[in-house]
Amino acid sequence: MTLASKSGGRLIAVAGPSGVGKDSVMAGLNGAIPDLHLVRRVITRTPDLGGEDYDAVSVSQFEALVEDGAFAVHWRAHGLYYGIPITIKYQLGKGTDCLVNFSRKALAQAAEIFPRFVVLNITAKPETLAHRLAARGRETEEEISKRLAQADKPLPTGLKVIHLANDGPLSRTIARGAALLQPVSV
Ligand SMILES: Nc1ncnc2c1ncn2[C@@H]1O[C@H](COP(=O)(O)OP(=O)(O)O)[C@@H](O)[C@H]1O
Ligand SMILES: O=P(O)(O)OC[C@H]1O[C@H](OP(=O)(O)OP(=O)(O)O)[C@H](O)[C@@H]1O
Repeated sequence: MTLASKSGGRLIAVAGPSGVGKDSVMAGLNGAIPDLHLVRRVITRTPDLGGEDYDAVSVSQFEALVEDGAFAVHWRAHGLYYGIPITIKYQLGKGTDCLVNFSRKALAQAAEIFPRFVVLNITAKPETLAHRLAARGRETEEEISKRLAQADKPLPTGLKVIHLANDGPLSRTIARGAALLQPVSV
């Protein structure tokens, strides 16, 4: 048994404002770091809108999953429901590091649930966010405005946080992110 499997894997919660590049950085880190598990979220979003790979469900299906205890953590944002499958605990128990796109408002709750919890806080300038959300084309202009209005939501205090700027080329951010996450420091 390795040291990692004795103490369990890290839950690496990727946080930051809409358009900052959370999904893009996660996909890159998944390619750059061997054995990292990219967590697939359950979302009440229309299927196949691009970006992350997610399980699309209806609100009533989501509520039934909550009732069944299918989620380790869940939250509501942008008029949608998001759930992190309870099976993540199996991955962590095996000693596998798990990378998951998180809400800033769910971080404090998750820190109490997961023993090896670290936040990967992605940042970028406000003008970068606006440009990227428009270019992504997944949301309407009204939805984009609402997301931008929440851009400077603070992180809770007292958490282990790794800060990663994503204003420059994505490849550079991924290389820096991979270096910051390895060797294991939490
Ligand atoms: N470093 C970068 N340089 C240029 N475009 C980027 C960069 N990072 C992400 N993007 C683009 O910005 C948009 C938003 O990225 P995304 O990963 O969906 O962000 P988030 O998940 O934080 O909302 C996407 O179209 C993505 O391709
Ligand atoms: O509380 P906040 O930190 O503001 O986060 C709210 C939600 O925004 C993101 O979702 P999603 O990936 O659907 O949106 P995004 O790609 O525009 O960030 C994030 O994963 C949360 O689910």
